[in-house]
Amino acid sequence: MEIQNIIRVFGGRTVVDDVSLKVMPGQVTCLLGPSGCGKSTTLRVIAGVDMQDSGNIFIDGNLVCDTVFRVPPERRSVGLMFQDFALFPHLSVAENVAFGLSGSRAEKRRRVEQLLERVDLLGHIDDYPHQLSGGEQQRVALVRALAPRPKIMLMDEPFSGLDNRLRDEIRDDTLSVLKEEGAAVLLVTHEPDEAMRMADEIALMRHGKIAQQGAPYNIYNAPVDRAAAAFFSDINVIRGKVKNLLTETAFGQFLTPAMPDGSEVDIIIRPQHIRIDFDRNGRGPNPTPETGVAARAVVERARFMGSESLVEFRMDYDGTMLKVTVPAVFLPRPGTAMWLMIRRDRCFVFPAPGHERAA
Ligand SMILES: Nc1ncnc2c1ncn2[C@@H]1O[C@H](COP(=O)(O)OP(=O)(O)OP(=O)(O)O)[C@@H](O)[C@H]1O
Repeated sequence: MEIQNIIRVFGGRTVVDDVSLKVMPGQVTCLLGPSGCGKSTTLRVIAGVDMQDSGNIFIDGNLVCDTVFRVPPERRSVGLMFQDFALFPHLSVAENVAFGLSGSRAEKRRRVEQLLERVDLLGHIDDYPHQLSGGEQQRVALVRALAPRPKIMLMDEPFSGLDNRLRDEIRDDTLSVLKEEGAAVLLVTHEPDEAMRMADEIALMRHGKIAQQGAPYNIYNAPVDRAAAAFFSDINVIRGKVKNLLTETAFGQFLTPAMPDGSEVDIIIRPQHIRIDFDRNGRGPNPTPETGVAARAVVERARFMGSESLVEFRMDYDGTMLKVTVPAVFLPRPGTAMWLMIRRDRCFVFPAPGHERAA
């Protein structure tokens, strides 16, 4: 499935702003972004329940919609699964799953049984939706959408109505069924964890535009800007001023060659990429090429979070705060002096807000 330069305007406001995207068979692409950024609208346009103001949509190499020509939703070979999955209450599970199927009775029955068996619901084949739990209804909705073997599956926050533990299980199950069926999947979510868990490819959306697209690993490890970095985890921001192509910080100098003298830069580091060392009578560890210079800081607060500890430090250098996570129980007393080192290969350097043009 490919969409090219999709634009959708509501009442003078451009909600989807020149979005292009490709989703390949057998791949899950997550459209990830904060509430209101235009994800659902993009999905609705692809499904054909809404129409773009400009741009083209292709499925399997064929144009299904531009601003003149339009294939109706039911002929786009698209399966839909939305948060309010709305099974037909007056139809049995078997009838729900068979709803969009064509072919002989026996063929339909075979497909229905095969899918229900795949999601462990064959025993509920003659039940009605109200007799099923939320998770079971969700699985019926999934196989109902997949039954006619759509080329594209469009899923809008399909797991958000489920409680946490059930959600993880259903996500994993759904993912393996989707992979077996081989459809191209576009899944909308506002949860970074869900995207990291499900996606082969993430398209990060913001203010109607795709801010960045790539494999989860790349998006996480090479964010395009500060907001993209901050979307996936807490971040620390170390601000500095460029002088002679270098920026001086508590952790030593950083090369910032793309930035003009006098402009401000933000050096971003995630809390798990800061190392902690002990104070040795006022001295810290020696500098290394990997971490640069260590900087002294004082513990302000320490909390155990379950799988890790979060320690907040106040830097001697300039009084700013840094957050550090440690994958263990580590609860130093407030006021304890320690030394911090940052993994330089995990730092991202961006122009500070207001200094973007200078870069
Ligand atoms: N039919 C419509 N008429 C007018 N405005 C609309 C319409 N549909 C959506 N919008 C507006 O477009 C913006 C984007 O909505 P959309 O549902 O695409 O966002 P989203 O990223 O999916 O958010 P969420 O995760 O909250 O669903 C919102 O501000 C919404 O109010």
